[in-house]
Amino acid sequence: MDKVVVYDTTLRDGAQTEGISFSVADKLKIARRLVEMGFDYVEGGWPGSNPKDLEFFGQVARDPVLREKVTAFGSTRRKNTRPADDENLQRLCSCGVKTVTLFGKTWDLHVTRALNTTLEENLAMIRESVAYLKEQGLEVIYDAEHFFDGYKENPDYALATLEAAVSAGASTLVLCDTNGGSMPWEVEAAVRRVVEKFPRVTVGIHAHNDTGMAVANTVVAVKAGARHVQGTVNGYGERCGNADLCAVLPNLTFKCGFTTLPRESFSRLVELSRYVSEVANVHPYPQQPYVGMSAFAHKGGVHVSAIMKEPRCYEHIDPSLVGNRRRVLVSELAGQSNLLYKLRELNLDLPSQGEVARQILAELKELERQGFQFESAEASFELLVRRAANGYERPFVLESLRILTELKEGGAVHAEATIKLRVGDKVVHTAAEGNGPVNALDNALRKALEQFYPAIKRMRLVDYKVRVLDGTAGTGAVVRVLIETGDGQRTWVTVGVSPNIIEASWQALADSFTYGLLKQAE
Ligand SMILES: CC(=O)SCCNC(=O)CCNC(=O)[C@H](O)C(C)(C)COP(=O)(O)OP(=O)(O)OC[C@H]1O[C@@H](n2cnc3c(N)ncnc32)[C@H](O)[C@@H]1OP(=O)(O)O
Ligand SMILES: CC(=O)C(=O)O
Repeated sequence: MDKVVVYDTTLRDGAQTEGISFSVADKLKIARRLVEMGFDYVEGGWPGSNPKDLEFFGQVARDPVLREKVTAFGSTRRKNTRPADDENLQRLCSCGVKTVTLFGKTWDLHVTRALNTTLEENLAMIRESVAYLKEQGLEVIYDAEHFFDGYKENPDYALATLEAAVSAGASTLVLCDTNGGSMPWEVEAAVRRVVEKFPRVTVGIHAHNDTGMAVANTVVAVKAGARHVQGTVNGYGERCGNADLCAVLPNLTFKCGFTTLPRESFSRLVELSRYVSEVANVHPYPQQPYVGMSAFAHKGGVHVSAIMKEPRCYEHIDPSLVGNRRRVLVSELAGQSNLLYKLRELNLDLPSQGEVARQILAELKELERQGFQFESAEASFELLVRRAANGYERPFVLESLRILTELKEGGAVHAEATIKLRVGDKVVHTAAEGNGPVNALDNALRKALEQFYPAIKRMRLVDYKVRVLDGTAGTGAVVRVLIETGDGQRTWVTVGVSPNIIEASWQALADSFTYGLLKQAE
C-alpha cells in the first residue's frame, strides 16, 4: 500500500479561521498530540508574522521531538531583494526547525497584480529563496499558491514556477487550490500532468473548501498520483476552511487503501477532533463526517430496525474504526426497534414489544407532538419507560406548589417558593427563597427532599435552556425547558414543556432529581 505523507496545517492555516486564536500553550498542546498520533509534519506557523509564533518556535527548538516534525511557513523573498537581506527568510532559517514550507506565486495575475512585479522576477524569487534555504541545510516543501487557477489561465507559466522550485532543490511540490474554486476533475487532470512532469519529487495537494470540494479534491489528487496531503483538523481554515483531515485520512485509508497515519491512531480520531475543537473553543459540528456526534446516529425506525439486523445496512463503516460510536435516538420517528435498542443500551428489563411497548411509543409520540424532545433528554426518556413498568414507585409526589416573585423598581428580584410534597406516607411542607422563581423552586425542592435523600446535596444544575416552540404566540407561547444536572460523576438531561415556564421548569427539575435518585439507588 502506497504511503501518503500527512501534513497538518491546523496551527497555521487553521489559525486563519475567523474566531480562532491559539495561544502558544494551545499550539504546543495540539502539536504534541498530532506528533504523538503519527502526523508526518505539523506546520507550526509563520515565524516572520508575529511574536507569538516566534515564541512558539523558540519552544519547539528546545523540544527534540517537536523539532523533528514541526515545520515553519513563510513566503519567497520580497521582490528586488537578496535572500540574505530578507527578514522573513532569515526568521525561517533561524527558528530552529529542520523543514520549511515556502509559498510562492504561480498565477500570473497574482504576480502582476498582487506582487506588482514581472513574471521573470517571480521565477527568480522562487528559485533564489528555495536555493538559499537549501544552502542553510533545510528541507524545503514548496507550496504553489493558486496553482490550479494559474494552470488554467497560463499553464506554461504555472509549470515554469514549479520548475524553478524543483531546480533549486524543493523536495515536495504542493499544488494549492488557494481560492477553493476548482472542481475535482480539474484537480485530477492538473495533478496527473504535474506528477508526470516532475517524477523525482513528491507532489502534494492543499485544498480550500470554498465550493465544498476540499475533501473530494484532496482524494482525487491522491488518486492522480499526489503522495502528500495538507489539511486541518475539523477543516478549520480561512473563509470556508481547508480540507478536513478527519475525513481525508479515513477516506484515503479505509476507502482507497493508502497508508496514512498508523492504524492505531484512527481509533483516536474522534478524540483528536473534540480535543482540537475544545482548545480552539469552537463547538463541535455534529454532522461532521466520520467524527461528528451524529455521524452514526440513527433516528428513523426503519433504519434502526435494519441496523439491529445488520449494521452495514445504514453505516458505511464500523464507527469504532475512527473511535466513534453508534447512537440510537428516540423521538416521534421511532419504531419498536428504537425502543428495544434503547432498553438494551440502558440495561432495562422491560418489555420492548407488545402492548406495553406500543403504549410507551404512543405516549412518546404524543409528548413529542406537544413539544417534548427526548433525543436530547435521555434521562426523561428513561423515566417515561420506567413509569410504564409494573412496580415503579416515584421517590416523591407533588401535592402543591406556589411561587411569589417580587420585582421593585431599581431593586433586586426576590422570589419565594412554597412546596408541599408526599414522600412515601409522609407529607412535607417547606419554603425557600431564591434570586428568581426557578432558583427558589430548586431550593425549596432540595430543602424538602434532603432529609429523605441526602444524595441530593451532590446534584448540581449544569445547564438550563429555554426554547420558545411557537414564536407567533408571543408571551403565551409553549416553551421547552432542558435541564442538565450533574453529581460529580455523570451528567444527565431532562425536559419539560408547557405554556407556563414555571411548570415546564418544574417538570424538568422533578425529572432531574428523580433520575439522579434512581441512579444513586442503583
Ligand atoms: C495563501 C495563504 O494562506 S498565504 C498565508 C497568509 N497568511 C498570512 O498572511 C498571515 C501572516 N501574515 C502577516 O503576519 C503579514 O501579512 C506579514 C508579516 C507576512 C507581512 O506584513 P506586511 O509587511 O505588513 O505586508 P502586508 O501583509 O500588508 O502585505 C503582504 C506583502 O507580502 C507580499 N507577498 C505576498 N506573497 C508573497 C510571496 N509569495 N513572496 C513575496 N512576497 C509576497 C505582498 O506583495 C505584500 O507586499 P507589498 O506590501 O510590497 O505589496
Ligand atoms: C499556501 C496556502 O495556504 C494556500 O495557497 O492556500
